[in-house]
Order: sequence, then structure tokens, then C-alpha cells
Amino acid sequence: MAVPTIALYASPPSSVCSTPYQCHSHASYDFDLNGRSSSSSSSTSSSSQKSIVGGLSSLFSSPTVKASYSTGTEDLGSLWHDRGDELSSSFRCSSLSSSLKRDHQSPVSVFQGPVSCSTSSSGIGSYSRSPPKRIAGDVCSIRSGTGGLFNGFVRHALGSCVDHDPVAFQVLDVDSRSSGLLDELTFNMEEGFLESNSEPYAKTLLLGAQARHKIFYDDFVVKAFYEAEKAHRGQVRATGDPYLQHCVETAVLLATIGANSTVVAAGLLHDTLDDTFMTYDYIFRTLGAGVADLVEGVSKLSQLSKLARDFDTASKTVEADRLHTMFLAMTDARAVLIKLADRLHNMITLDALPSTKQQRFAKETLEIFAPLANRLGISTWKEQLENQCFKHLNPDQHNELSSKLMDSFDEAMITSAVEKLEQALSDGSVSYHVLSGRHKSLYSIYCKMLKKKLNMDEVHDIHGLRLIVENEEDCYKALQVVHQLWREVPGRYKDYIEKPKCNGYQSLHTVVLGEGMAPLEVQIRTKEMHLQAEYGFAAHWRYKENDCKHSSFVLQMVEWARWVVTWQCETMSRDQSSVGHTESIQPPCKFPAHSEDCPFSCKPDCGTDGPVFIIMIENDKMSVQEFAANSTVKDLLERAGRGSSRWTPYGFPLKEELRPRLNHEPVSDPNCKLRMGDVIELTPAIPHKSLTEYREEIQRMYDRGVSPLPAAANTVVGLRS
Ligand SMILES: Nc1nc2c(ncn2[C@@H]2O[C@H](COP(=O)(O)OP(=O)(O)OP(=O)(O)O)[C@@H](O)[C@H]2O)c(=O)[nH]1
Ligand SMILES: Nc1ncnc2c1ncn2[C@@H]1O[C@H](COP(=O)(O)OP(=O)(O)OP(=O)(O)O)[C@@H](O)[C@H]1O
Repeated sequence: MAVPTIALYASPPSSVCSTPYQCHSHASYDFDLNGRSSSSSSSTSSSSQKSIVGGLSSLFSSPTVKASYSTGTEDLGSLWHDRGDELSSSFRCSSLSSSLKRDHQSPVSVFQGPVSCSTSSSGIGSYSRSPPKRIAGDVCSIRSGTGGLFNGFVRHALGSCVDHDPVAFQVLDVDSRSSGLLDELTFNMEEGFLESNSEPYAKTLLLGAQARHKIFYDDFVVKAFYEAEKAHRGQVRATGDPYLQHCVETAVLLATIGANSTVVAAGLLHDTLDDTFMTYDYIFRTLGAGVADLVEGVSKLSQLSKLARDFDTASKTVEADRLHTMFLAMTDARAVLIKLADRLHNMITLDALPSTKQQRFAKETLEIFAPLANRLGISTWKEQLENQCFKHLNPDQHNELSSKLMDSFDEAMITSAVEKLEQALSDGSVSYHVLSGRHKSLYSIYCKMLKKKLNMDEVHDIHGLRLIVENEEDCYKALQVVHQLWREVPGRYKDYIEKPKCNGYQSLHTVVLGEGMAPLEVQIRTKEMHLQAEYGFAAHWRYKENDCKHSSFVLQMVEWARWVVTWQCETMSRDQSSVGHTESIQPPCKFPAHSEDCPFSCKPDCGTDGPVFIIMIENDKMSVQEFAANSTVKDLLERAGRGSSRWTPYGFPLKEELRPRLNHEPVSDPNCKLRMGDVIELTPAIPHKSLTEYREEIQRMYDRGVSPLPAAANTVVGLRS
């Protein structure tokens, strides 16, 4: 019997949806890696190409049959080493200065080969099925080049995958390892030594990871594992479990979404810079720049997230939004993936912490990390993060809702509905690309009930199916099949094809009474409509964040990060044993660019470099501020009311403690340009009076026997020294 498409969601991405697929050439999706639109059509090939629609949506969709990895992580019990809170609450913690340095922008490729149009024949996972009249796939092209709209962002956010020097591109990362370029840093393996000297539990942990994902057999990953073991030896989490367990679980989560060996290795070592004596240079020497840069990126994100938590910055929507953007833009987007995996495992094991800390972490996760997962399109992580937060922040509502849902929620109903619809479509000779099902997450149900003032029975999309077909005509044919198969719920049919929503969203929606008369929402759309719904201006994350006002730069930046991360995971899931891999990798489709006249498009007047977001700390308050590209420290000081004619490059305060600090170092040149993710700490306000005048005033007060005004004394920092 054919395995239903729905089963794809239960499997790791190495076997995710593999329905061969047609990725249409479409003018509005034609975009090169540097953001330049072009009207050339995609190249085609008859060979199997992973479905952009099926693959991209299924890779990160919530599992219909519960994902196996979530059970795995929970099985391992509760681990928590509350590093965040052990750091000094001041931003002057020692690791910050190292993690915030402005170098090491290593051009590490996200991909493992040159960008080209050649066709990969691999990637047909074991869960592929044969839908009626399957539609053949073709391959989309992508061009490399330099310059263009997104360069500024892309360089920061995506590493070299957009530094498209095609020559450099070919020698980076895993290919470079295999071609021997980095021989001296990699496989003079002391692995045997490490292994024989490791703690006994280490072997068990490694075997456990290998049982869950084959990437843990990769020599490079095994080497990283033993390095992590060595670095964290003796460290325990709050539960008394070895710290290494957390590193392994983080790496398993990454492997499960299809991350490659570099990312998984960095996942294993993600805490080493902050929590152990391991240095950037050591990681660079033993595992290469790719891993070292990622670990450093994660460390930077951890520091910033801690700052935000300490200052409660993210509770304000605008600031939270800037933080999300900054996180995506300041570092390789893959570092964000690692940070998300780290946070997800920490949330799963949150019970080990005292309740006040549980609250703080849950709040921060809901404000920062769940939206980030949503924007990157990793909905399984987003849902798990939100559900965990919900459990800790609203335990009563969580308990009430989950016990109610026990009665109404029916996993098997979705599987069976998929099978029935599949059969009916086959009988009616309606072809389709992907048929998928999902159940709504507990937190999403809760939010919908709150927002629309509904009780649970009135939420009609707890069980949902989505059908992606070739063209509009098939949408309506499929709708008929659905309505013949199940009874329609009156008033719930919506034709967003004939009347698209104002954001351009198109789809047919209907609610029918499925098995046991439970409502079942069915969405039917073409693959172009689906691409817009996932990646374009009607993207689901924007639909969900409709109360946020984003600049078009930010919107498109998120689209880019999401698209590239998805691409990386898709391609890696096709070839998990990536070391030595030489086959060229191609993107799953062209970037879904906006049409020329699209009101949501990033207009050229945004400049090629978008805004920069920085963190400003002033008088014990932290804010995330947006500046135009090329702004300087001086601009920031002026905005903060600290502009001073004295602060020319040559007239900057001599005393270091009077100067603002940029990433922990006193600024020596006010014309220094601001960069995404910079942390600027302003010294207490410099009084307008000269220091001499202040000294004299204080001396006079002292002479009169009056103590100086506390405020004044506080502000005159120079007097303290
Ligand atoms: N990506 C994307 N999805 C959308 C958009 N609008 C609706 N959807 C999807 O379609 C589902 C149902 O939307 P509608 O039929 O408009 O229903 P509604 O008015 O929001 O209310 P309900 O029927 O109660 O869900 C949503 O839950 C989303 O999954 C959109 O603008 N973008
Ligand atoms: N009927 C459906 N079939 C398959 N997937 C769906 C269906 N409806 C939504 N999804 C997908 O499920 C994921 C979770 O969506 P969720 O149910 O939380 O929100 P929503 O249905 O889009 O919004 P809302 O709660 O506002 O109605 C998203 O990726 C969404 O695209």
C-alpha cells in the first residue's frame, strides 16, 4: 500500500516529502542570489527535483503524526545548566568582549558546492508516494553575482552563501575539507585518543544520537562530539545530568531539520566559548572556520538575548521586532538555527529551574525565539516553543485546554481523511502535487479562542488538510471532490482565488464535517499561490504578525533568511553524508521576489544596505535602535542628546571612562560606523558644565558643609577616579 504523504511529517528530513515536483518558471519568482530580479525563465529538467512546495512546506510543518525527535528529547529527561543567569547581569561580562568583536566574518558557505543549474538525482526519500497522475518536476535556476539590493544584509546574515564569488564558493566548507584544503585543521584525528579518554556516559550519548540520526556517524561530527565531551567534562546541568547531554540534544534537533555536518558540529560545541576554556582559535584549528564562526555567532546571540532578558527589552513590540531583525541580520542565519535548537531543548527541560526563572525564560522565548522560528519557517519548533511557554506562563489554561483537547483531538482522523481524499481525487482524475494534513497546536488554538472570543467547539481548523495542485482549474475540480466526499459546513466556504486578500493571498477554503462529524478545514491552492503564502508578501508569518509594522527592508530580509535556511536544510537532507560531497547543489526554487509594482517590495530608495539595529544601554535601560546605513557613533550620540562639539575625532574625551563603549571597548573615533548588532553603552551623561566648573561647585558646597547633589555627583563620572 502506498504510504500517504501525511506520513512524511513523522520522518526526519532525510526522508521528507519527495514527491517529484514542478517548480514553474514564473517572472515574479525570478531572483538571483543578490536580490536582482530578472525575467529569465528557469531551466527545466525531467529529473527528480525535490518539491519546493511539498518540500519546503513539509520540512518545517507541524507533524501530523507526532515527530519522533520530540519524544527523543523528552525521554532524556530534564537538563538545565542555567548559564544565562550565572553570567554577570552587567554587560561587562568577560565573554562579551570576545564574542562581540567585529571581525571573523568568515565567508562560510551554507551550501556545499557551487551554485549551478545542474541536476541532482538524489533526494527521493523513502516516504514518497505515488499520487494520481503525478506531475513531473523541473529544476529552477539561480545565478550568482555580486552587488545588489541585499548585499548588506546578506553578508551579515547568511555568510558566504551570498558572497557569491563562485570561485571561493567552490572551495569552502565541506568541499574544502574533502579537497584537503583544511587538512591540517581537521583530520589529524586524535579521535581515538579522545574516545578512549572520554567519560563512560559519552559513548552511550553518542550511540543514542547515532540511533536517531545518521549524521552522527560522520567523522567530522564524531570529532566535534569528542571535543565537546572534552570541553564540558565534569559540568552538570541543574538535574545532575552531564552537560554534554544538552549539547547532543541540541545537535539532534538540528540534524532532524536537515542541518549539515558543520551546523551539527557547531550545535555540539555551541556553549564552549561561553562555558568552557575552549577558545575560538582552538575550534578554528580543530574543526575549521565554519564551525568556529558559528559557535561564535551563537555566543553573540546568547549574550544579546541575555541582555534583552535582563532589561526586559523584548516586551515592547517595536523593540522585540528590532531584536528579531538584528538576530537574523547580525550573524550567519545558521547561528540563529543553533540558538533556536539550544533554546528549544532548554525549554523542554525547563522544569528543572525554579519557577521565577521558568517564567523569565518562557516570556523571553515567547517574545523572541518563537517568532524567530516562525519567521524562519520552522513551524515544528515554533509550536513546541510556544506550547512550552504556554505551559509555564498560563498553567491553568494550559491544563484546561489540553484536557478538553484530549476529547476532541483525533490524530487518526487526519490520516484517514488524507487517505480518503487521495482516493477520491484519484477516482475523479484530479491530479495534485501535495496533500498534507496538520492539527492545530494547543497554543494556536488558545490564541485563536482569545482573539476571536470563541469556545473550543467554534474553532474549525483544529484539524486541517491542504491540497496543492497545478492550476486554478484543478483547484475548483478538487473543491468539488471535497464537497462530494464530505458535507460542507454552510457559510465557511471562501474563494480567495476569485477575490484575493489585500495582501495578495489566494486559496480556496472550506470547512466540511469529516469523520465523527468533526470539522475539517480544507485549503486548496496552486503551487504559485502556496509560494506566496509561505514566502511572499502573503507569508504566513506576516499574516500571523499582522499587528507589527515592518519596514520593507525587514520584510524582505526575513524572506531571504527563511528561504536560504530552508534551502540549506533541504539540500542537506538530500545528502546527509556530506563530507566529500561534490555534487552541485541547487536552490529549491527561485527566490519568490516581489513584482516591480508590489507595494510590499523593498524599494530601491531603501538603499542597498538596509538599516542597522544596535543595542543602546543608557542609565540601566536597554533599547534596540534603528539607524540608517552608514550611521556613526556620533549620530547615535546626537540622537541620545549626547552630541557635543567637543567630540570630534581629535577632541574625544581623553578619559576612557567618559567615552561611550562599543562592544565593551571605549570608542576612540566618534566617526566609527555602526554595525548590525553593535552594543553601545553610554557612560552617565556628561554635564554641560565643564568638569572644572563641577569640581569648583562641589568644592564650594563642601566648604559650605552641604553635600553635593546625588544626581550631579553621579553624573560626573570623572570625579570618581
Ligand atoms: N499565508 C497566509 N495564510 C492565510 C492568510 N489568510 C488566511 N490564511 C490561512 O487560512 C486560514 C483560514 O483563514 P480564513 O478562511 O480567512 O479564516 P478566518 O477569517 O481567519 O477565520 P477562521 O475561519 O476562523 O480561521 C488561516 O488560519 C491561515 O492558515 C494569509 O494572508 N496568508
Ligand atoms: N488546513 C490546513 N492544512 C494544512 N496546514 C495548515 C492548514 N491551516 C494552516 N496550516 C499551517 O499550519 C501551520 C500552523 O498554523 P496555525 O493553525 O497555527 O495558524 P493558522 O491556521 O494559519 O491561523 P489562525 O489561527 O489565525 O486561523 C502553519 O504553517 C499553517 O500554514
